[in-house]
Order: sequence, then structure tokens, then C-alpha cells
Amino acid sequence: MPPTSKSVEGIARTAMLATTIRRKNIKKGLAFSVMIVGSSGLGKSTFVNTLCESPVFPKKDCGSPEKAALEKTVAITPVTVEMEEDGIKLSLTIVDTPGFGDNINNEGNFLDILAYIERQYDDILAEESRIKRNPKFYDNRVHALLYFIAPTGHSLRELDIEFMRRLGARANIIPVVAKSDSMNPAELAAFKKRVMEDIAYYKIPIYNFPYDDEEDDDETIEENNELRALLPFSVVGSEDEVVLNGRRMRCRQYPWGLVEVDNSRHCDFSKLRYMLLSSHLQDLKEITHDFLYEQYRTEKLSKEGEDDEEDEVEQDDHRRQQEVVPEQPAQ
Ligand SMILES: Nc1nc2c(ncn2[C@@H]2O[C@H](COP(=O)(O)OP(=O)(O)OP(=O)(O)O)[C@@H](O)[C@H]2O)c(=O)[nH]1
Repeated sequence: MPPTSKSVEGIARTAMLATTIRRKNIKKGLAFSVMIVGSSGLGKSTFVNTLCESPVFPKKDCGSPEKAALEKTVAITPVTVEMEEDGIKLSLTIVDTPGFGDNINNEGNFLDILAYIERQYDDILAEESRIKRNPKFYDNRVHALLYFIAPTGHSLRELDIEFMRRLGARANIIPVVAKSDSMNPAELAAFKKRVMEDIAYYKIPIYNFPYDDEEDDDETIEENNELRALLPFSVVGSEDEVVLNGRRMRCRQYPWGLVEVDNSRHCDFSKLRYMLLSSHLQDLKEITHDFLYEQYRTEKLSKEGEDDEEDEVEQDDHRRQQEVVPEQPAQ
């Protein structure tokens, strides 16, 4: 169908709006927050340093077993890094979390992470209710949660299922296969398939590149389908660089060859980085605000409403019990 003059006008207006937003973003910069979760030693800190191309979490010195135990991440640590992506300033907050699986009962880890995410929602809720807004208020909501899956080659562990099921309602979970260089391509493909079957079977709510058939163009739909087909993203992290044939690359070196971090034939790191910090950054932020936060807000306010009603009923009962029954006049 040829475009009508109205749709041409509409398209022009949308393009202008996009340009204005882009110009504003270039000037002001964007803020984005990513949480990193997974068992100890899965390469989370190395991944962050690879993602940010800087030593955000300094290399650990694990010279002895005692030192290795001490060097583990033990607390939820938000760190903000200033970067530039596609010419736009990006203030990227990385929230590193202590690994789980170290404890017999990991309930404490779950609750700490959930409490951190909900605290950021509570801060926004409090800010929204203020008569006078705080101009210095910083929105620290987590926009994406990268969940590191151990490259076991089997399927998801109970811990993975439980965590993602519980946190999926509060954050955009993006599952990744950690240290994917420990599997060959056939093993990796089979592992990814089993992980996605588990995710579907246990109805785990992950970020699965949603699109709108009516609103989104063919290119967006195709891109989202391609990215969804890569889930869970396979990642390899390394801060080491080598120069080969004049080409500088980040890789892990083994006696039998090199695993290149940015080579999409070796792993999905570059595609994950691009979607996270560029192509899908805005979508992740919108889903966080329009859906995940909105859901939390509704739940919280309705619970407070119910609690208030219960309190009122209790107070009424109490008042009635306290009422002095007037003495009957003597007959
Ligand atoms: N084979 C392989 N090893 C990796 C990869 N990424 C990191 N490592 C190694 O795995 C070890 C642990 O890496 P870290 O980045 O400290 O792991 P972590 O998940 O942050 O550990 P915690 O702080 O204990 O939670 C180090 O020896 C890294 O060099 C990877 O992609 N492949």
C-alpha cells in the first residue's frame, strides 16, 4: 500500500522526534544500570572489565587457597563507569553481587539481591510522591540482570531455576553461558537448547526481545528474532590482548590456539555488548519503568492499602472493646 500523506507526515514527525531525543541524549548522556549475578568464579568480574574495556574490578591475586577464598566478591557492589557508545555519553552502573552456590542455603543471597532491586524502586516511589522534586535525584534502578549459568553441559541447576523464577518479576533477566570456551560448538549448541527448554518448561520470565507486530518495522522484528535465537548468550571474558597480523584483539590464549572475545564465531560477547549498551538499551529502560516498576508499585500500594484497612478494622474493634457500657439505673 502506498504511504498516505498523513503517514508520511507521521513518519517525518517521528524521525524528527528521534533526532531531537538523540541530540538531547548526546548532550546529556544516558544512565544505565546492569546487575551481574552468578556463582563464584564464573568470570563475572573479568566479564565486566571486558565489557567496560577498563579494570573496573581489579584482577584478583589468588596465589593460595586462603587468598582465593578471601578474593571472592562478598557484597553487592555498585560501581559507575563513564563511557561513550556511538558518540553518546553513557554513565554505566555495574552492580556486582556475591556468588551463590557457596552456601547450602542460598536464601540469604536471593533476599539481598531482591532487596537491592526493590530498594531502588522504593526510592523512585518516594521521589514521585514528593511535592518538590529533588533535582539531584539519581535513578539507580537495575535495567538488566545478566545471569551467569555455569557451563556444565547438562541443564539448568535448581539454583538457577529458583533464582530466575523469583527475580524475573523484578528485573529484565538476560541469561548467559559463562566461560563458554570450555565447550565445543556442538556441545554449546546442545547446552543452549536445553537451557531454553528448561526456561520454557519452568515458565521463567526472561527478557526475550519482545516486539510489536503492528508498530515495529521488519528490520527490528528480524533483529529481535536473531537475538532471541542466540539466547542464552555465550560469553568469554579476557583482559589480555594480542596483536596478530597487525590486528589487535582481546582473547584467551591456550597452547592450542586463541579464543577471541569479539569474534562472533567464537562467542556472542560482541552481540550481547551491542544489544545491551546500544540497540536495546532504551527498550530495557522502558520495560523497567513501564512494566516491572509499575507492577512493583501497584503491588506495594495495594498491599499498603490492605494493611491500612486491616489496621482500621483492628482499631475499630479495639475502640468498641474500650467503650464503657453505661451503667443501668437501679430499678
Ligand atoms: N576459561 C575461561 N576462564 C575465565 C573466563 N573469564 C574468567 N575466567 C577465569 O576464571 C577465574 C575467575 O574469574 P573472576 O572474574 O574472578 O570470577 P567471578 O565470577 O568474578 O568470581 P567471584 O568474585 O568469586 O564471584 C579467573 O581465573 C579468570 O581468569 C572465560 O571466559 N573463560
